[in-house]
Amino acid sequence: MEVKKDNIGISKATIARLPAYLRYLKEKQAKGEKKASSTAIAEEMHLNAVQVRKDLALVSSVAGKPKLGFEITDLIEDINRFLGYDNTTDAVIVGVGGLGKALLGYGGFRNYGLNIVAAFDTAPKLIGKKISSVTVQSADKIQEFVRRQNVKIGIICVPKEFAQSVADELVEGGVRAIWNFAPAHLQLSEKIAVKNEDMAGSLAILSKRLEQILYNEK
Ligand SMILES: NC(=O)c1ccc[n+]([C@@H]2O[C@H](COP(=O)([O-])OP(=O)(O)OC[C@H]3O[C@@H](n4cnc5c(N)ncnc54)[C@H](O)[C@@H]3O)[C@@H](O)[C@H]2O)c1
Repeated sequence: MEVKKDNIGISKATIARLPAYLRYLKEKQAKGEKKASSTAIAEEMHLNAVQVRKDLALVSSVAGKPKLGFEITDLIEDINRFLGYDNTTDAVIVGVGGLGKALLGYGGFRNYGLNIVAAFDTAPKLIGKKISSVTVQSADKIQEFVRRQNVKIGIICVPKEFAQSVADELVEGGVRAIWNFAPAHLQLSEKIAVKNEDMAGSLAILSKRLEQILYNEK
């Protein structure tokens, strides 16, 4: 069977599961383990074995052996390469309030190939302040900075009414992917990749499930 190494035919659900496989494999590697089978991965991660086998076959450069499974080191390398983590991408963050500060403070993004190189805000009290090793710059420098540094990812953490103008500014400077945390629908060209994050949506699903569980217990 031909192994697919590009994104064609790979579902968003598979891509979304890959970081979890990576975390699992790195934990096993840290414990000195050398091999992992899709059955064991499925069992320990509480996933469907067929799904795990299919996911790994899509990204792995070598076929896993039925019982022995995959070499952990090879599989980690394949997933890293597939997700582009072996090629760290610079990003800027716009809006350094509660959420922006939290994202800046999370060192783990580096392990996922994201390197936050600059932060911007309009609040005079924040400009010039160092937050998690990044100095906050004035928002009127966004375009010039991303163009000069060739930054391709922008993270939006501003109030929703400013999200569109910030997105336009980023795109004008050459940004091609936007990770948008503001609850705003951004109008952008199809050539710009946008991922909207919505914790309120996840919370709504959680509370609906809770309601159903409690209802069924009555
Ligand atoms: N996706 C989610 O699940 C989720 C969760 C929490 C917050 N949010 C959203 O994230 C955004 C930020 O939330 P927060 O709690 O950090 O808000 P906040 O008010 O604490 O911070 C917003 C920051 O943006 C700055 N800002 C305002 N206009 C700007 C502009 N034009 N350019 C640059 N900076 C600007 C402000 O000075 C402030 O520092 C909001 O839109 C909020 O609704 C989303």
